[in-house]
Amino acid sequence: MRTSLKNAEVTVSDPTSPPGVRETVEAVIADVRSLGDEAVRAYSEKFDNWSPESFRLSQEQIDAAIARLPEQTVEDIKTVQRNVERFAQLQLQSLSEFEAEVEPGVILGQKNIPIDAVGAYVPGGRYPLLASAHMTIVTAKVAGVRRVAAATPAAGGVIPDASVAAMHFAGADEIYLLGGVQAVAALAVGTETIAPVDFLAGPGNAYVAEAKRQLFGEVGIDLFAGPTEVLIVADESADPFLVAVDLLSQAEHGPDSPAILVTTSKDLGQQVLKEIDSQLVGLSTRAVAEAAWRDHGQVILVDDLTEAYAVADEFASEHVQILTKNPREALDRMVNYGALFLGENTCVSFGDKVIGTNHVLPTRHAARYTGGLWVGKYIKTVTYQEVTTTTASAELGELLGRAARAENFEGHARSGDIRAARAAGQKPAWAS
Ligand SMILES: NC(=O)c1ccc[n+]([C@@H]2O[C@H](COP(=O)([O-])OP(=O)(O)OC[C@H]3O[C@@H](n4cnc5c(N)ncnc54)[C@H](O)[C@@H]3O)[C@@H](O)[C@H]2O)c1
Ligand SMILES: N[C@H](CO)Cc1c[nH]c[nH+]1
Ligand SMILES: [Zn+2]
Repeated sequence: MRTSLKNAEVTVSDPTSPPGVRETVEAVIADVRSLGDEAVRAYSEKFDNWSPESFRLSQEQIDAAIARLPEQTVEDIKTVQRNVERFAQLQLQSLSEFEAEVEPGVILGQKNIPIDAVGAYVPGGRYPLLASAHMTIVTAKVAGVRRVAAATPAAGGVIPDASVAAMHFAGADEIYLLGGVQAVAALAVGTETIAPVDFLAGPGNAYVAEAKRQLFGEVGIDLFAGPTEVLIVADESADPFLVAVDLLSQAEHGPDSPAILVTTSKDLGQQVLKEIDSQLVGLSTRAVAEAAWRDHGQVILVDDLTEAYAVADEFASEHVQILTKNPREALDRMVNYGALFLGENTCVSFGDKVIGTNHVLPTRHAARYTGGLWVGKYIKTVTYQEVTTTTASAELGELLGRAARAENFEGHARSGDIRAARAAGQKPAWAS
């Protein structure tokens, strides 16, 4: 039986955007579609107070941004990008192509073709999320994407040097200092100065996520990667101090970020509540984390770990951290999560920033039907067929004639009839 030690009013299961987001996004996309660069500039001024001569950075501007960074930052960006690249390369190896002769004379095959042009969004409203550049751009390049146009906001009119460097070193072909709906809309529909892409990738706030949702169909999107979520499953062996630190690590993303503890131990739950209160005091991002914890934080007490895994699966949280005596057990017991973090030696922030797995992950229940961004999202798995003998063609033709007529598809049936008749050196009855 589950009970609550702390229950917020709004939970992660709320599938709708905050009020007004949908309408705002619709209006911005419509204006970018009809007015192009003029609308992009007007909305950039309105939402970001940013209206440079050109939104696209020149090579000189990129070099200047890199030069302003400490050497260690540049080194760290390169190290993390190698980690992301290594993992993406491993994923690439799991994508197989094949060709098989399934019947004599019938050859079927599967090929993997990279998407041609991708728009990579790197968030930057609250924090310059340069790590998202590694995740979206490095992975696209490992997949073989030819053109990556990357965008990030210049929040408060400040050029985010580290994000620019990360986008550049990740291999972006074009870098735009542009944020929010106007950025993803411009990339998707194209403007006088920005060529349209085929696919949008990257995380973002509720506006960015909603914009991708509305543009889906016109372009492909990676997944619904909105405001960050964390859920921790813990038993009595967990350290309350560490649990509190890890919950707050994600709550600081934004006031709409849920942080949930599911535990079998009432004592642990109560200690975590106290720890969070005391740790919030010294946190520089306190205002945001406190609001997130107040409005979206939960501590749920369950009878045993079986129930804990079931509750966690119901939430289908973006990140699930397992702090129990036997964390690996969750690999067999859980099915709905964006990424799983096993044991106290790891943490969600490793995945966010350094370890090499992708941090662009499903939110708001999307983990029920998708995993996170990976090399395969940038690749179209297509099929082909070749029938190399007239005998095989005739057999399939006869089968097609019957199968299509069962559905009243006379035109389709005739394509089959013709193949069957050709093999016998004849014309179909309907052709004479
Ligand atoms: N799910 C994931 O994989 C994942 C990964 C990283 C980050 N995130 C999330 O990304 C988000 C980043 O958010 P952010 O806000 O810091 O940066 P952001 O870049 O996503 O959004 C900033 C932009 O939002 C637009 N905007 C802000 N207020 C607006 C309004 N009232 N109307 C219209 N547009 C408006 C502005 O144009 C601004 O440039 C966080 O919620 C974080 O949790 C998710
Ligand atoms: N927690 C985010 C994924 O939802 C990723 C991130 C990047 N930087 C900090 N955090
Ligand atoms: Zn994070």
